[in-house]
Amino acid sequence: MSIPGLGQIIPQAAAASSTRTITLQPLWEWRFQVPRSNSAGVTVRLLNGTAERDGTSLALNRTYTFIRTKSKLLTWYGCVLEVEGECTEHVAKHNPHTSAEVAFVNLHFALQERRAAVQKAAPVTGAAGKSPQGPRVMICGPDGTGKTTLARTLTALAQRMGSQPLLANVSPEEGLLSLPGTMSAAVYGNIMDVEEPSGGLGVRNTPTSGPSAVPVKLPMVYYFGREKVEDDVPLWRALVSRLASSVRAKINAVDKVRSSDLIIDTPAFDPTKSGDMDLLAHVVNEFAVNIVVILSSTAMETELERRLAQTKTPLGEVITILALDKSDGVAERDKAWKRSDREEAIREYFFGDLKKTLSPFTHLVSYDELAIFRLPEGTGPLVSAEVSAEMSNWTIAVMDASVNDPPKTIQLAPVMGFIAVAEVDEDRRRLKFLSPVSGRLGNRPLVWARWPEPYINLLG
Ligand SMILES: Nc1ncnc2c1ncn2[C@@H]1O[C@H](COP(=O)(O)OP(=O)(O)OP(=O)(O)O)[C@@H](O)[C@H]1O
Repeated sequence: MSIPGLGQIIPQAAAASSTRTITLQPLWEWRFQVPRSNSAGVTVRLLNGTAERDGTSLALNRTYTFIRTKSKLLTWYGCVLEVEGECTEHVAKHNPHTSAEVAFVNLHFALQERRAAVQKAAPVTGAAGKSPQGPRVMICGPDGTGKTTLARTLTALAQRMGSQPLLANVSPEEGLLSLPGTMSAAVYGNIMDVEEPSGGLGVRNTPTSGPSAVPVKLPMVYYFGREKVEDDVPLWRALVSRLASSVRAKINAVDKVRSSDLIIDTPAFDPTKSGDMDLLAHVVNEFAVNIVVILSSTAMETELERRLAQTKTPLGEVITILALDKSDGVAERDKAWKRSDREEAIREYFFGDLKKTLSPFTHLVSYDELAIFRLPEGTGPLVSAEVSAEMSNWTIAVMDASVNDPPKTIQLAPVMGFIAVAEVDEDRRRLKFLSPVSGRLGNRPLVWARWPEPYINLLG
C-alpha cells in the first residue's frame, strides 16, 4: 500500500512485540515510535547491508536498544533488520527525485565541497595566520519541521568524513548535552550515540555522567532558565552572543574545528512575527552564519531573504539561503512527550539510565555557605535569593563565576554543572543537595531559575 506523504506502508503498527525481520530496499526508511509504556524498549540488529540513524551508521550484528524514541533508520544500499519489541512502525520508500532525505544528503555533499575548498585554501594573512573558516549553517523553520534531526544528521555525516563539526543549540526548550533551559555547543569529533533517545544530544554523553560507551563530548553551556525565548528576549539575545563568543574562541583555537562545519539548531520561530525574524537575524550575525537552511516555510524564506540579501558575513561572504521541504516522517511530539523528555533528562543527569546507573553525591551544607540568585518573575537581572523549602526538587545551576561578581556577570557566565535540591531543613538552616560530582561548591554562585520545573521527587 502506498499513501501520499508516507511512502510505502507496511501495516505492522499493531504493537508487534515478536521478533521480526524487515528487509529494506535501497533508499527505504524504517520509521518507528517506541511508546513510553514500553520500558524495555525495542531492540534492532542489522543483519546485513548498511543502515544509519540520522547520519550515524549502525554496526553489523550489534544489538541496539531504543527506548522512548521516535525516529527512523535509513538505508542507502539496502539492508535486513531484526527487530524485537513493541512499537508502531512503517516503511517509507523514498523517491530519489522528491525525497527530503535525499535533499539533506545532497546538502551534506555541498557542505563537504565547501569544507574541502576551505581546507585547501592558504592561510589568510592579516587574520592572525588563520586558515579560512568552514561553513556556518543555521537551521531554522516552524515547529516540528525536523530542525534538530537535520542538525544532528549534518553533524554526524561531517564527523564521518573526518571533520570535527561544532554543533550549537540556541533553543532553550531542549538541552544539547545539557539540561533543558540551557543553550550550548560542543565539538562532535567522534561518533554519535545512535541508541540514545535524542540520537547523541542527550546528557548521557557528557563527562558528568561517568563512563560512557560512546566517547563523551564537552559542551559549553549557558543558562536561560525559562522555556520560551519570548519569556526573556534580552537575556536570550545576550546568551546567544555569549555562546557565539565561546564558539569563536574554540574555532580560533583548533584549526581542525575551524575548517569544519558549525551547525546551529534554532527554536521554532514564527515567520509572521517580525520580532522572531529579528532573533534569527541576531543568530546569523553573532555566529557569522553564511548558510541559512529553512525547513518548510516559504514565509520565513521570503522574510529572511529580504533581510539578509544585502548582508555579508564579517569574513565578507554572501549569505546563501536554502529552502528545503521537511521530511514527511517528522513525528509529532506533544506537550506530554516533551515534558516527559525533560523529566528523563533531569533523572538521567543525576541517576543515569537503563544502561548506566549513576549514584549522585549527597552534600549537606549550611545556608551560610550558599550564594543563591534567582531569576525575577518577569524579565531582568538576577536577584539575590534566600534558601527556602520551595526550592526542594529544583535543579540549580552552578555558575563558573565568583560569588562576589555582579549579578549580570553571574547570569551570563558559563554553567559548570547542576545540583538538585533534595531537602531543605528550615529549622536548622541546612540544605541537602545531590551533585554528579563529589567536590564542594566553593566560591561558586548558584542560579535558581524559573524552568524546567521540578517534575520529580529526587529522593522518591
Ligand atoms: N523521517 C523521519 N521519520 C521518523 N521520525 C522522524 C523523521 N524525521 C524526524 N523524525 C522525528 O520527529 C521528531 C521531531 O523532529 P525534530 O526534533 O527534528 O523536529 P524539530 O523541528 O527540531 O522540533 P521542535 O520544533 O519541537 O524543536 C523527532 O523525534 C525525530 O527523531
